[in-house]
Amino acid sequence: MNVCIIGAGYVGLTTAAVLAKLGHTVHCVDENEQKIAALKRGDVPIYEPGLAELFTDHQSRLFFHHKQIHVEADVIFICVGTPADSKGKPDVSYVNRAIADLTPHINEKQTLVIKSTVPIGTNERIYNHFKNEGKHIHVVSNPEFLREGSAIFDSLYPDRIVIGLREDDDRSLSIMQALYAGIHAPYIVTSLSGAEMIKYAANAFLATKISFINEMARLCEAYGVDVVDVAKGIGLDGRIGPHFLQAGIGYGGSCFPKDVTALQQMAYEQNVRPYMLEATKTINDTQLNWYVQKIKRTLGHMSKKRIAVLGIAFKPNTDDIRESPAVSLIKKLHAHGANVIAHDPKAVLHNVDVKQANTLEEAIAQADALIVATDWDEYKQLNWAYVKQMMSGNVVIDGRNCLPREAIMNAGLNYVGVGRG
Ligand SMILES: NC(=O)C1=CN([C@@H]2O[C@H](COP(=O)(O)OP(=O)(O)OC[C@H]3O[C@@H](n4cnc5c(N)ncnc54)[C@H](O)[C@@H]3O)[C@@H](O)[C@H]2O)C=CC1
Ligand SMILES: O=C(O)[C@H]1O[C@H](OP(=O)(O)OP(=O)(O)OC[C@H]2O[C@@H](n3ccc(=O)[nH]c3=O)[C@H](O)[C@@H]2O)[C@H](O)[C@@H](O)[C@@H]1O
Repeated sequence: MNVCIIGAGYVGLTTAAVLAKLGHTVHCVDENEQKIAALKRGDVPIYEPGLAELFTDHQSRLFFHHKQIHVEADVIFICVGTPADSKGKPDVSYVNRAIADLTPHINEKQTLVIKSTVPIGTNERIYNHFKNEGKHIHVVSNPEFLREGSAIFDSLYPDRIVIGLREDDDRSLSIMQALYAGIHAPYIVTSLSGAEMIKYAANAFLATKISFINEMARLCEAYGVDVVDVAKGIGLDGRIGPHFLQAGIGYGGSCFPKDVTALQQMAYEQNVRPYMLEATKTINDTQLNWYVQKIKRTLGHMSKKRIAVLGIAFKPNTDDIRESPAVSLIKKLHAHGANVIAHDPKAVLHNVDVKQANTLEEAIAQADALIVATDWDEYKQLNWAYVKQMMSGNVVIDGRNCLPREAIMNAGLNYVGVGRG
């Protein structure tokens, strides 16, 4: 099929690469001229494992356009951002602009797929917008569940494909099944609003699991219990499951924080008090400060102490720093007078008056304390005896409960985790 993707960000580019791999011809459109120029040169503007390779392998089927809509497409995807506005509500202005740009060009043979995470009711509103323009457009809600850092894998092997349709729209389901032929996953077919709700509920539930274990970490700390044992002990129960029970300095990224808040705002609008979402957000909003207090207690004072913060990205295997807890931690330590030196294998620190080391050795050398803020594999695999030799101090703070505690202690270093007794 001939596909047009509007919005060449993390989701748009991953979708483009995967659809090209499946044999479709894909035209990516973005309003960011520099991004399109880079893509045309063969440069992929984000770091996502495997993405650049797919772009190279399937370049004959991938095309890039600045603004211009590819009118010939069978299927048009909207993958533009939906960030939070100043009140925490989803800002749908990018979606609205994309729809406005499309309005004169789109025809009734085409299928319009909304992949961006949009507030409940948006897909129906988009359908009605076209109807008011005299066009009965096939609008499909097809929310995305990929994780940054494993986006290609998640898109090729998804747990499910959610398709939201209008009641009378049988045609669009077969189009979507033909588009995704080659990807084996159960289909959940529901209403347009049902699909929108599934997306928010999934993110809210995952965020809630993280806040739950972070609250347990605080309790474990108080009782001298190891939260890693607790996570294992409850996670083996099939009804609970082992995933998303890693305590740490809180969840970040471009989606959990904004989507939990967005769902909360939608609940208030419907006069439904979202007790659970409020708690999830409150725990996350206070987790970093709780942990900084612990760091202060461990180090005594921070003034002029050289602290190596390993990790800038909001999670490993990405260069994305949107809502990154690691960046918030760096800012807080800096504000406490610490002499912070940050490191990340891919992400770059912006607008913070803190040095970023080019190498891990440069970050660790002479550090009074080392804090792991993002669980990159290369931090987990450090040679701790060598780390001990390079550091001035002997404190290793594991803000993600991802490091080998025994090996660190055997190297003569003090290990401080999150809720580890
Ligand atoms: N990043 C992620 O891991 C996931 C994101 N989502 C959702 O997918 C959507 C996109 O997210 P990301 O890819 O992270 O966003 P992003 O910020 O990386 O990319 C959005 C792109 O859209 C472009 N754009 C904005 N308005 C445009 C317009 N009117 N015409 C053409 N281009 C336009 C921007 O220039 C940008 O390149 C959001 O709704 C997000 O909540 C869903 C699942 C995963
Ligand atoms: O809507 C989205 O954008 C996406 O949001 C998340 O994906 P992502 O934000 O890329 O990354 P996650 O792996 O979910 O991690 C999010 C945050 O939670 C933190 N986290 C995750 C797991 C855990 O056990 N503990 C924990 O603190 C991570 O460090 C990170 O800061 C969801 O996992 C995806 O399914 C969804 O599509």
